[in-house]
Amino acid sequence: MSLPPQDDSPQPEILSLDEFNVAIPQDVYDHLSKQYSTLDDDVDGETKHIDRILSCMKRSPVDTCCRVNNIKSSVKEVEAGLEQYFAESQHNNSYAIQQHETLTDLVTIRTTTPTDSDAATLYHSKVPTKKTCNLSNDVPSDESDDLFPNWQIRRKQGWPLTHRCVIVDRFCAEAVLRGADIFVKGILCADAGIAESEEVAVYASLPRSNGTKSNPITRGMLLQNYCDRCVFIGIGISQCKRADYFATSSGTGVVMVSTAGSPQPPMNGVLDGKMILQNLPSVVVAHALNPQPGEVILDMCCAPGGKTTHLASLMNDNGLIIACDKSRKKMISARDFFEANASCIVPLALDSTKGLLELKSGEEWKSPKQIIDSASVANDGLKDVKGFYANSFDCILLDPPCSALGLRPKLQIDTKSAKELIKAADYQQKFIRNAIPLLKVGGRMTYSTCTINTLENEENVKFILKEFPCMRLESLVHLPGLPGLPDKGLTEEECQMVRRFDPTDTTIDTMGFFLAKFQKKFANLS
Ligand SMILES: C[S@@+](CC[C@H](N)C(=O)[O-])C[C@H]1O[C@@H](n2cnc3c(N)ncnc32)[C@H](O)[C@@H]1O
Repeated sequence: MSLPPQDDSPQPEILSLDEFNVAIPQDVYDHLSKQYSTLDDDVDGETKHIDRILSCMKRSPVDTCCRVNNIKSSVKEVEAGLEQYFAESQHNNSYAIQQHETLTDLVTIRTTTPTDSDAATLYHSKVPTKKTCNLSNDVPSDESDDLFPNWQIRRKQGWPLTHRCVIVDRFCAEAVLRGADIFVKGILCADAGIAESEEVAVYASLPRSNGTKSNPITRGMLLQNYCDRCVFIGIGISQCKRADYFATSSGTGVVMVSTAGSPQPPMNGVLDGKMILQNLPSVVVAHALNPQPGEVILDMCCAPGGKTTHLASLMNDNGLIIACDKSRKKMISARDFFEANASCIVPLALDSTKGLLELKSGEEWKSPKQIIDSASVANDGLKDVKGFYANSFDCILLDPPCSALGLRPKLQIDTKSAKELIKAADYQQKFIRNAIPLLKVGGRMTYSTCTINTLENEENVKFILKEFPCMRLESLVHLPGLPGLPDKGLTEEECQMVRRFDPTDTTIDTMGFFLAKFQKKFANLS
């Protein structure tokens, strides 16, 4: 039996999702706060727009979005498949399944019985916090006495007496908030004695809010030794006994029955091939590019490949899509995903900041198809291609790496400093400089990011229009989304043409995202 902690020993900080605020470095906060100051206004007691964005970040958007693969299925078939899946599933929730009004290949699922999140919130409200517990009067029931002989210590720390607890890492927790169950490799520590089929309370482990370092977490350690910050994310049923969580690295450890935040249906592997889970703004991108059958398209940063397969679906799998990513490993798994969904996609491991080939004197210009057809094949099966010549593509989809500050749910911000936000925008300009020469005259290009940092969004659109007079902005006003932010270098008219998605938007509850579309009007770049 472990000794009770001394009074000055570090104590865990245990929070509900409502109480929890996503931690953000001060200079990143100041940088974003300034960018969004034109939207500051008193809404629900919060005056700063950035604070409203941060409070939305920790929750999933309310709808789960399924984009139908027209090559293998239809909206009707997917809707029927989803109805059947939910009718047969063990989960007690009901769901509203609906085709999106504008994005006709998108089907949304909304949980209509918010019992899950209610149950999770109610549960947490019954867990005594250190502030509310009164050790002398607060005697546990016989049942919890059996569960926890050392219940005073446990209660003092703020852990529940009704359930044994499991603590998962932040990535696992974010997946759980999106509807996933818990794989054993996401479990960091747990109470002693958890049995198979036992109901457990699940918490996400996060760094302490005051930045102090606590004891390092060793996987498999006992809950009583945990002293970081943790957030309650739901209730689940353990699929094995405690020891098995840490004895293997694969398999499901806990199946969730109620999750804090917006309840999401578990969708792993559902209607594979017929539909693909994507966030709503990601679905808008391919619609904005509007690829036509027979066109030659370059997706410069494609992995894991959701937007690439959407392009193939909109083209009825007819044409050529060259899908690149710098990461070979990602491309190998993207290739399998592409093969399962379409046949017009050629996967390449390529650095897209360097993919523009110079035509040397006496050398003959080759089309992308000629380059692909004559390329050798590496041992891993990917074609060996260094790049393409200028004026090669009808369309380019540019979805470069970004600061990802729009992803939801997000329990932790990985951006360490405002400098990183500036660097991200500079790196994106390298992709832009390579992309524009590759586009044919008359060709279209979309530029998108999943961040709320305006340097990577409106200000990079301004960069394109200023540095490349051959590029004209095309209006996306017919598609869902908000206009661009004012005072970020775009005219009022240009703001109306781009699409910005804001996590605080009450009409479209979705991730932070940005999208612009251009057409190349003449060959001369400057
Ligand atoms: C935002 S993600 C792309 C998501 C993808 N478009 C989709 O919808 O599934 C950015 C990708 O850029 C890739 N990347 C980073 N640097 C790159 C480079 N120099 N060339 C090509 N890809 C790069 C990353 O590996 C990452 O997969």
